[in-house]
Amino acid sequence: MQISPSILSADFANLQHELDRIANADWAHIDVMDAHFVPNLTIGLPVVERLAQVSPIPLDCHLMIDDPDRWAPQYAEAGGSSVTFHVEAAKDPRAIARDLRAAGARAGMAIKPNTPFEPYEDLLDDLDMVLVMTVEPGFGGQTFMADQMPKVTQVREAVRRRGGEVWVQVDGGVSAKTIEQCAEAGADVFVAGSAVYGAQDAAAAIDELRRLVTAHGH
Ligand SMILES: O=C(CO)[C@@H](O)[C@H](O)COP(=O)(O)O
Repeated sequence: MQISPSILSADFANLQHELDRIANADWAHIDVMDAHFVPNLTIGLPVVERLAQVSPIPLDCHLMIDDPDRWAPQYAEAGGSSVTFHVEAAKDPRAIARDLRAAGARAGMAIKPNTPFEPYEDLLDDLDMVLVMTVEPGFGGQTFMADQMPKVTQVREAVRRRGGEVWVQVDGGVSAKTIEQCAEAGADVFVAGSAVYGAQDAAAAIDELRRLVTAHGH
């Protein structure tokens, strides 16, 4: 299991310091938003490139942007060790996934709460991770959507059937209250923004999330 704190809840004036606060996490989840695919605007390539140089842990870039066919491989080249695009915005998701791997990144595909997984199951062969959104993408601090748990299980079962090594990530409203049900449903990578950065001690919050999952044998 892996923890990936979302910097959307971090202090954007002190990002290097904010990355150092989560050095005991597995990944730093970088929310890239373009004010088109989602109604919010965050950071782009030049900032990601610099964060990759100073981060103590690898970057897990979540692209909430239009035209990932054009942009996603550039986030891999900028230093994203994992790059996740939204299938709703993609023209050719398989080509994006292959381009990401060719650029040296893990290839992730995200699905919004109202997007079904079945039509995309065949893409698993070219993917390293599926991100099941547990809020509508765009903002931190939203309420966890427990009704997405069957989709998490559906993805996990499809991965098992195919015998692959694809990770299943959840993002949105993940906290000490909700992380166990995510693990129970089959998630193994947990994004948490406000639950980590909203805590006085971010490293302790990460340890607690990890403990909750491992204590239950996941
Ligand atoms: O991608 C997103 C929101 O679009 C997430 O990464 C959030 O930033 C998670 O924040 P919390 O719900 O954990 O506060």
